[in-house]
Amino acid sequence: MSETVLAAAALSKGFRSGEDTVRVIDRLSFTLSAGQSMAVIGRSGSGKSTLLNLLCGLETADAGDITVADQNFEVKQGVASPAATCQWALLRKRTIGVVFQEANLMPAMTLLENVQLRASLAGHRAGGEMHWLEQLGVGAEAHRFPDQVSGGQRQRAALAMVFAMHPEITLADEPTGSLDRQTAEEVADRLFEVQRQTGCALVMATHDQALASRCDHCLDLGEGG
Ligand SMILES: Nc1ncnc2c1ncn2[C@@H]1O[C@H](COP(=O)(O)OP(=O)(O)OP(=O)(O)O)[C@@H](O)[C@H]1O
Repeated sequence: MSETVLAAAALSKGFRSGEDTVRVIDRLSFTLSAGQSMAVIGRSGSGKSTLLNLLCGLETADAGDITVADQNFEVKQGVASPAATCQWALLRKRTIGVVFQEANLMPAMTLLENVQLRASLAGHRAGGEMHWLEQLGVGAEAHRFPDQVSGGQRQRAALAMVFAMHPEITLADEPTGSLDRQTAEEVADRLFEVQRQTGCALVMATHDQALASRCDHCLDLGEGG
């Protein structure tokens, strides 16, 4: 059996809304093996982004536990200990690559410099960054700044940044959400190809059923709340 790289058990998260707390994630459990992909689908507001934020420690759950690689995070009363906060930061640096809805590139750096920065923050020596831009189909734009390329090209560069850090897990929030159908398919093709090559696990929040159906697993948050 493949090794589990990401798991959640009885994970719950709510947000205050006036007097009440609206529970967005309700006792959710899943496991994901190395190299597998999982789509997170559900209505707008069902908690897809919240779940991704929990899985990389940017939000703290109210209850439940999360296992990333070999590290277990048990949550009690929605409070992360200073040690857990530190562990999460290290995981985001080296183990979990995160691609948000808006491609998170530094505007004053070229696409190549952005990839180089991400790789060096993860502790990799300079050298292979062009490879990742080429793999994602934006090698020709390597020396351009983010505002000199299209949204689809920025999204590919953001994925190249993540793969250049050699993550065990990639979390992508609507990686093709802002793209036209043809560009979305091209970016998705590249994404799955590189994910297969690298063997990293992929969790992707998406509204796109066609994209979700290409993943090994599908987690449906339904109506949410
Ligand atoms: N920091 C926050 N404080 C209060 N409520 C929040 C916060 N973050 C998210 N929510 C609420 O939690 C619910 C889930 O939001 P989330 O962004 O996770 O949904 P989503 O499924 O990703 O939506 P979309 O598909 O529109 O991106 C929403 O009702 C949202 O308003």
